[in-house]
Amino acid sequence: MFSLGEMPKTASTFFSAYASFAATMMLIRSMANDLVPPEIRSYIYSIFHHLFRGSLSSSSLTMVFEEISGMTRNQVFDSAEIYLRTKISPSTDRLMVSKTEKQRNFTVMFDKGEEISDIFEDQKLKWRFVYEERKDDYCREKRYFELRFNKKYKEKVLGEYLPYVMNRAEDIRNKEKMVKLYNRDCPQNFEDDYAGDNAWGCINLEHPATFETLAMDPELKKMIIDDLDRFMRRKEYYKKVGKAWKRGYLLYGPPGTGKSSLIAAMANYLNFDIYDLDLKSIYSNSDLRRTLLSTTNRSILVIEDIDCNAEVQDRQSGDGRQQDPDKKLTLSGILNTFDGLLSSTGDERIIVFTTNHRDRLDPALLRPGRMDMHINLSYCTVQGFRILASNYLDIHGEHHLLEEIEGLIQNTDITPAEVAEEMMRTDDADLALEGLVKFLKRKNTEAAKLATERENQREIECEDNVQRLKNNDNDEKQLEKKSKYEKRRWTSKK
Ligand SMILES: Nc1ncnc2c1ncn2[C@@H]1O[C@H](COP(=O)(O)OP(=O)(O)OP(=O)(O)O)[C@@H](O)[C@H]1O
Ligand SMILES: [Mg+2]
Repeated sequence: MFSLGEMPKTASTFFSAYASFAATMMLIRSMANDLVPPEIRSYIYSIFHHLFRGSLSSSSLTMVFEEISGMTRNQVFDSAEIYLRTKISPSTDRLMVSKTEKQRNFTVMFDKGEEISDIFEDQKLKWRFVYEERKDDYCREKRYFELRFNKKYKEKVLGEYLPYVMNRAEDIRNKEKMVKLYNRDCPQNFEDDYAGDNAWGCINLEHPATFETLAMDPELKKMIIDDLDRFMRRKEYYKKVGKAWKRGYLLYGPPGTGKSSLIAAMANYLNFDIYDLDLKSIYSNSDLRRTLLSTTNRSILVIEDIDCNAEVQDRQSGDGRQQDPDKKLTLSGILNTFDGLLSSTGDERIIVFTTNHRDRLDPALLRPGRMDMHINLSYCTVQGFRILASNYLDIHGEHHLLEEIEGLIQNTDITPAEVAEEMMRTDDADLALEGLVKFLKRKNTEAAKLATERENQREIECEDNVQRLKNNDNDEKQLEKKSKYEKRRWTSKK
């Protein structure tokens, strides 16, 4: 046996050292199996293991990444665990497989003791996953990774390789992540960080909408996707020009035209969580500030039906009530808070406002530069209908009713939601399309009837006005007559 400092110089010393190491290990194992308790056995084994390995390859350095560092999880351990999943090779003998309720896919991990090789810029590195059972009261297990490599690459490993591992893990995490929908009405999820009074509850976003399934003008769809892609690419650009890395979208259009579906499609596309903020649950700008502070990066903050919140409507046309400015929730307050918050803490943030009535909004929101993109979700178009027909009925451009339907759709205000509902009524595509034709015709007739009624109403109102003017005229003449009569009486009395 030799100590850590005494390194064997020749091949014969090396082989004799290795032979004595192997023999000692075998001896310990065979003798100790029955006599020594397992904890002590594993302790002795690890001492010998380190002693001999250290002496045989002193040119290598081993870094250890324990699962828990102090009181918190060690980010390097977590990242290594994810990153090393991509290194599973056909030579791997044992794998651990798990899946929690919230995970979309299986987690596949190396079993304890398995060694994994990696190459980074021509340098070989070896990872080993170690799992030690403990019998003390505080911690029942200790899990860590060992990373072994040539000593001279220590700086490179710390400065380049480990950051690379962490970035790769972050990418994988984002790809695998289940998109979450946060809402202040949801019961709080205690697995997430506690965020005080403003804690958001969350559920997994099960909304299936994607850009493929969205029925909207293909050019507009492409424009939105390109805009999102550009936004995601521009981290450095935003930093350079000193702007918060965020993007704002205003979605407007009648109910059922796909505003909420578009938000879900954006979240699914970017793998961003959604924070659905109901303004009615916020009482002041300071309340809003606290709530926004508890949202995370890589998320979409959604404020639906912005026009329905009294304070957020046109501030010029208010009822004159005097309010404490800090207590009043204003649109500019929302935008300023969001911008201010992001310039200090936020990254990769999207804010989306939706409204059914763009004309009712505060001009402050519509001013250029406030929201980056205004997106009009309109009634169903022919192209939109084709996408729905393909999604819902598997019809791809060939059906005897398509021409008739497309003609009707061009002249009818029908929402994609209404079209979708008709298509879902039956599994039989022919019946569904026949139903849609009837529905479109009925809508057309109703619209025509409504137009006639409105026209009649307008005529009646016109006639009423004419009559009122005539009556006013008569009233004035009567008054004039009366005053003349009074005047005459007065002069004759005199
Ligand atoms: N453009 C669309 N493409 C595909 N499906 C759509 C579209 N618009 C609506 N739908 C269907 O109609 C349902 C309701 O649409 P959605 O909730 O997105 O409308 P909305 O514009 O947000 O309405 P509201 O103004 O009432 O909030 C969706 O779940 C979806 O099934
Ligand atoms: Mg909606």
